[in-house]
Formats: sequence, C-alpha cells, structure tokens
Amino acid sequence: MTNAGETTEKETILEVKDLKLSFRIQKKLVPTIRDVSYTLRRGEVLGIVGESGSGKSISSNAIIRLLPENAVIEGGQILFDGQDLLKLPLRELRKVRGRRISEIFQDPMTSLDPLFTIGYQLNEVLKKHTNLSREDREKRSIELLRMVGINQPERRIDQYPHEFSGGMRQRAMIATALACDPELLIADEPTTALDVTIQAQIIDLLKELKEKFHTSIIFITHDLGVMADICDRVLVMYAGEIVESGDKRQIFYDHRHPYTEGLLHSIPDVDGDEKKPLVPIEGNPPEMSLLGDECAFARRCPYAMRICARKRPPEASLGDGHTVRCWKVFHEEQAKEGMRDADT
Ligand SMILES: Nc1ncnc2c1ncn2[C@@H]1O[C@H](COP(=O)(O)OP(=O)(O)OP(=O)(O)O)[C@@H](O)[C@H]1O
Repeated sequence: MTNAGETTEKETILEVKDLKLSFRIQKKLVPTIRDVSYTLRRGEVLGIVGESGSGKSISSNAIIRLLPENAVIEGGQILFDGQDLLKLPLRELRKVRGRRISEIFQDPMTSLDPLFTIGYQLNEVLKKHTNLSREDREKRSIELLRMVGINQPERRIDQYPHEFSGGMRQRAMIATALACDPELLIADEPTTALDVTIQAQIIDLLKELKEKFHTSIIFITHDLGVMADICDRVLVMYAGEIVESGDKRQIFYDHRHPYTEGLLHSIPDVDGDEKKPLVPIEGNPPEMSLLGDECAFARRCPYAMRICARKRPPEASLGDGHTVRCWKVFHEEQAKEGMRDADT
C-alpha cells in the first residue's frame, strides 16, 4: 500500500449529485432514492445512518451499480475522482469495482466462496486486477491476512472459510476488499453480526486504514455509537433522502432535524456517562409508492406544520457543510436572516 501524502487529504474523491433512483414495481416506477447529494474527501469516513429501508444500502450500491434488476437510475451524477461512474460502460466499471472501490458486507459469505480456500480467493482478486507474479501474489496475500490481524497467515491461507471463526471470516473478507489498495471502501453494516469485542477490533482496523493509507470509507450502520466512534461526517437518511448532513459534532451535538433528534433519543447516550431512557420514534416510515410531494417525516414529526403535509421541504444550508431538509428549520433560518437584515 502506498502511504498517501498529506496534500491529498482534503481532495474530493467522490461527489454524488442529485441521485434519483426508482424501482420498477408492477409497471410503475417508485421513487426510492430522492435527490441524494454529498461529497466525500480522501481519507474521510462518511457515516450513513437511518432506519431500515431508508435507502442506505441502495444509494451506496448505486456507486458501483450493484443493484437489483428492477432498479432504474433516473438522474444524477456519481463523480469518482472526477469521472461520472453512471456514464461508464459496465465493462469499464468492473475494472473500478474491486480495484479502486470495494465493498465489505455484514455477512462475509456474501463475498467469500465456501468452496475455495482463502488463499485461492485472494489470489483470484490479485490476478484479476494486478500484474503481480504468482509468487508476489502469494506474498501479498499473506501480507494482507497479517495486516487484518490474522495470526499464522502462512498456514491460514490454505484454509477454507468454514475453518475460520465469524470475526476471522470478516477479517478475511476485509483482506480481499483491500487486496488492491482501494481508494474507496464501502462498508455496509460490517460489524453488526459480530460480538462487541470483535466489533471494536474491526473498527480499529478500519480507523488504521484511514490513518495510514488515507482510504476513504462510506460506513453504513444502524449503530450511532459506532458511528460516533469512527465517522468524520454523517448523512442521516429517511425515506430515500438525506434529511440532515454534517460533521460528527454537528450531528451529535447541534442537530436540527426532528428525525435526527428522534434517532439520538432512541439510543443510549453516546458519551456513555449519562443514562437517558430510550424513546423510539413513534410510527413507521411512509410507503414509498404512496409518498406525494409532502415532507416524508411529517406524519411522525412532533413539530409538523400545515405546510409539511403539502410540500416537500427544500434543503437548507446552515453553513460549514451542515444541511437540513425541514420546514421548521427553514423558517427558523429565514427568521434569523430577517433579524440580521433588520440589524444592518
Ligand atoms: N428490488 C427491489 N424492488 C423494490 N424495492 C426495493 C428493492 N430493493 C430494495 N427496495 C426498497 O428500497 C428501499 C431502500 O432499501 P435499502 O436496502 O437501501 O435500505 P437500508 O436503509 O439499507 O435498510 P437496511 O438497514 O434494512 O439494510 C427500501 O424501501 C426497500 O424496500
């Protein structure tokens, strides 16, 4: 792996602009990812959080077009290192996938084949994406297993996935994802199925990747505690759209969207020193096929006003990269601006 220089640290690696994706269901197109826009810099960990079905996986899998057959991308751009991946023919995209962008999943068996040894699978990835000789591929495979914390990699390389424990399989999957030094790693709930100790070890490993190699990571999770630990910036998703985005401090300590507020009340205190009662958000997310031009959260929102049921709120920019899609916040910001104008 090459150690990226400090100068590349703030460079934008990924820019998603107005991504719109629908699913074809019984001849109808159901909008599911709605105007999603965000930027990811080199060496940054971007967390995506939201309830089940909010679009975390689909919006991230759209980057490498790993989508169900009935998915239709209806608009937007996905600029990776300046190149629009949506315009790239599938054959070209396959070269990017696994080499410059790779993905790790909750279930390691999504990407590990039970019929082949771990060494064979690492070798296949390296054969496909690099010009390394057979000998160098073996050396690299051993180095990768060692890097992800697998002891005795020379012996382990000849073993099959079932001979590994759950945590070790997760590490082996991470090793295959890292084989070609990806610039972007998409981690979709990579620690959810693991016990707390192993979860912490995997998080430490991902942090090390970010620190040492400036790998950019999209980290999808339900777990706001894990998110507070690893992420620099956070996207809060609800009903296929980003309802709030900001850096970790803005989201945890200065959030403005009622949904973010509800999410944060539904977990134990992130600092762990104050025991707050858990208050789940009442109600359920909307049925996407029935959603009109209203605020998707209106029916569950304790602050909903008349306009919320009639019109989707615009995205308000609060400065320093903090955005919120909520009428209440929009009006509060307008009022502040009005007061500022009156003062001058
Ligand atoms: N093949 C499909 N056809 C129709 N709708 C789909 C299909 N696949 C996913 N969806 C819908 O897309 C929406 C977003 O799904 P996605 O898997 O991205 O959610 P998620 O936030 O990652 O959820 P989870 O946390 O449960 O993984 C959901 O409402 C889901 O029902």
